[in-house]
Amino acid sequence: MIETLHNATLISQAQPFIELDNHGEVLRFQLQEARYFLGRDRTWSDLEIPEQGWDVLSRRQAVLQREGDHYRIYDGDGHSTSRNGIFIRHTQISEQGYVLKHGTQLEIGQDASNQIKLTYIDPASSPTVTPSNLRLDLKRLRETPVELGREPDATRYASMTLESPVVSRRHATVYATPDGGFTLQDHSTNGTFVNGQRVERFAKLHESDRIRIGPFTLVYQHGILELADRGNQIRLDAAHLVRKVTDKLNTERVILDDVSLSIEPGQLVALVGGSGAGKSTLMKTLLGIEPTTSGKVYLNGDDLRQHFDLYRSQLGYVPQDDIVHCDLTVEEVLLYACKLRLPADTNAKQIVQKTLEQIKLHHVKHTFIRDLSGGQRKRVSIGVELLADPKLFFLDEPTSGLDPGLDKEMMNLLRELADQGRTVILVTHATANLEACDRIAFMGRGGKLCYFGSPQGALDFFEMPEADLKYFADIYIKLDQGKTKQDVHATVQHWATKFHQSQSHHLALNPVGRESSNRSAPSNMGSQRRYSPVQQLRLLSQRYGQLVMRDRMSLGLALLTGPIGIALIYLAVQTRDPLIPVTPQDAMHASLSLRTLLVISCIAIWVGISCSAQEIVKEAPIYARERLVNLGLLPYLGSKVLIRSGIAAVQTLLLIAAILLSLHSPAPDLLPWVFGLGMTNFLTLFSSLCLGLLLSTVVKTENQANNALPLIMIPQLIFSGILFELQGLPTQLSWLMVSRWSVGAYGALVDVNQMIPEAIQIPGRAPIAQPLQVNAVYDATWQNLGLNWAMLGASAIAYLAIALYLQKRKDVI
Ligand SMILES: Nc1ncnc2c1ncn2[C@@H]1O[C@H](COP(=O)(O)OP(=O)(O)OP(=O)(O)O)[C@@H](O)[C@H]1O
Repeated sequence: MIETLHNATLISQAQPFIELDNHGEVLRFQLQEARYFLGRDRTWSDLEIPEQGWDVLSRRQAVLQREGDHYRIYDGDGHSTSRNGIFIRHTQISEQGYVLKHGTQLEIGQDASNQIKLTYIDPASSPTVTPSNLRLDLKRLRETPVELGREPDATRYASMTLESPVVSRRHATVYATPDGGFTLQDHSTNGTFVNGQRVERFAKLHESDRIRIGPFTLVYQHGILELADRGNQIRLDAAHLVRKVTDKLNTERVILDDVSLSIEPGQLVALVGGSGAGKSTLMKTLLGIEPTTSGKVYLNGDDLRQHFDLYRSQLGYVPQDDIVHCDLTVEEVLLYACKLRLPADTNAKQIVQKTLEQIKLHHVKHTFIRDLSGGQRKRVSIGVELLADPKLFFLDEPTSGLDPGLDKEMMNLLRELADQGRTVILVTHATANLEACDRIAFMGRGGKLCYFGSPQGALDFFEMPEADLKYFADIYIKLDQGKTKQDVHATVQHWATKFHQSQSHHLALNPVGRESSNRSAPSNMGSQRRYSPVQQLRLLSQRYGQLVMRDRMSLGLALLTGPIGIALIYLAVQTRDPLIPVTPQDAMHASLSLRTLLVISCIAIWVGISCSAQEIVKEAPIYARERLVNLGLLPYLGSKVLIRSGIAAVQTLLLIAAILLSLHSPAPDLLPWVFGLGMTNFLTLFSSLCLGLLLSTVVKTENQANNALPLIMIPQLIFSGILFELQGLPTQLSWLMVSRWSVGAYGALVDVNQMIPEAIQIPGRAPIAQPLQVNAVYDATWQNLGLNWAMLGASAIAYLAIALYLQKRKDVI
């Protein structure tokens, strides 16, 4: 039975249907039978096409054949292809046909301005039956602005609903302007792009403008705003990728050697090959985060690195390292990721529940990540990426370290994700479950593509004794044959050449991307992503605070080190009261006072640096991933500073209490001792924690951070001006030390100069100098105290500025 409907009418909830959109004239045909013929030839076609205005459609355009739960479409009548062809993402479908899945959109006709769009809708795969094509006649809506978004206010505005987690509820509005045109206003988190360029609040619409909102593309033409592409499918084309690197000996090495391949929407593709063959490099290049020496990657025909911002929200990437915090529960990880990555108006709880079901981890949602198995942890990383419903999903060794059962489960999960319309690309060493993949890319040493095609086809290509996947591992051995490095290279070259000449190569090279034709191609490198810095700061601080509180041992040590240090000073000085003057004056007492103040300063410096030196480096993989999505540098560093400053305030209170209890308090002229002590200790801690954060941006591992601590502490002691008298260059070096300004401030408060007796006068002899001289560094004046405090603050700002700069330099795109 064939049902033909016009425009927005909905049809049976259960049956799949195709929709043909001929410039707004929409036909829908419900599909029930095993086979359908589609064309203008009424004696041949099962589907009734109007006689007028549908000339783009050939007389015998296509055959639809049921295949499992879906239909496969073939171009032409089954013997020869049609005149105008059928295209997916500007690429003609091959003789093998194309499997239609929910949301698949094909184009009939070669002329982009005169095409019929064919969309396949399968209600069983979708919770709601939505019209696949939406168009608004803006000319008729001149009085009312048009709202575009996930949940636009349909009662107030004419609206277009664009259902995707990365679209804001009210994403953009289109207004009529007095000159008869239209202007688009962006209110979104993830941005609206007109012709590939991000809208900075307002953009005037021009004829044929392409508007991109999340995955959706709308076209503005003749006063009509039309949803041209749901973007639910991404095709990837890699064209002649070459990557050369220079090693430590300054010799050039090729790690990707002229790799070309095409991956169709909904395919599950494995990148396989021996260790060091270049799989990860290829994956990162396909993802756009590794540069190429030459060659390009295209997504739906767009140069990926040039249009990275356009696709940023559509890409999911699970790197080898886990991208989750171990001290959070599964649910917390997903909630934070959801709030950080998706628009603020998203119902985070609902999306997290859905994702938990998708990754089948509902039963462990309250479990800490550190208590999960390796496989479950990987699933959480995958879940974090699935929150934004990416259409192109990359996974670097998702099955490494998993037992065979978990390996199979993981591959099944990835297969499911691909079946839902996503393009999934993974690097793997596991060969047991490769039959789940649609394509495998076999890499040989030197980054050469030796095979790209079906897993079964690989066995035939590499001349295995039988077409049995148990021989898969033998391909690795075959590719690695040769006694010397040159022999192995010759072997790899043999297979790469064979592949170039083979049938499969045509498949791999099938159509490579086009340069964007109807859009300007701005470089998006380093372009600003929009986010609410205050909201990110709040979220990141909340998450970081929670993590700090959960690490009770470290927090306890950080809080108690100061008081314990003071108790030890008390033990050492006993009743000598180092902070108050003695009578008669004694230069040795002044020296004791300065040494005590140095130890108090160094406790704060040590605690400040050591508490923060690991805080950035330890979550580098998480940072790198979140930064690629939308993480702001200032909120990120700000959250560390904010939480650590809060802890520094508590540390200061504890230290004040310990000092008041252990040592007799001086009575400074400038301000009460307790305030001066608190301020100086806090500023010392603050400056040191900023120095620690700077260190954390420089080092590559937590171990390096630990090992660097003494190297930072030793100059603080040597150039503090207490242990050695400094002259010339060392004096200037001391200006770079937190200890110099901290001891300076304490010295001014305690008024150390007052404790130093005058030179001993013996009549008839030259005065005998005291072992310790009065020093302007410890002048008990507001001017001097203010200078010391200001320098502590200024060094903190300088450390943070350098840390920001170094972190920014880590950006890959
Ligand atoms: N930035 C770089 N500079 C120099 N050499 C590099 C760089 N990136 C990768 N390589 C080298 O390129 C080769 C391929 O590395 P890649 O990590 O892509 O291999 P792989 O196939 O993923 O290996 P494995 O399976 O062991 O993870 C390796 O020899 C690696 O040392």
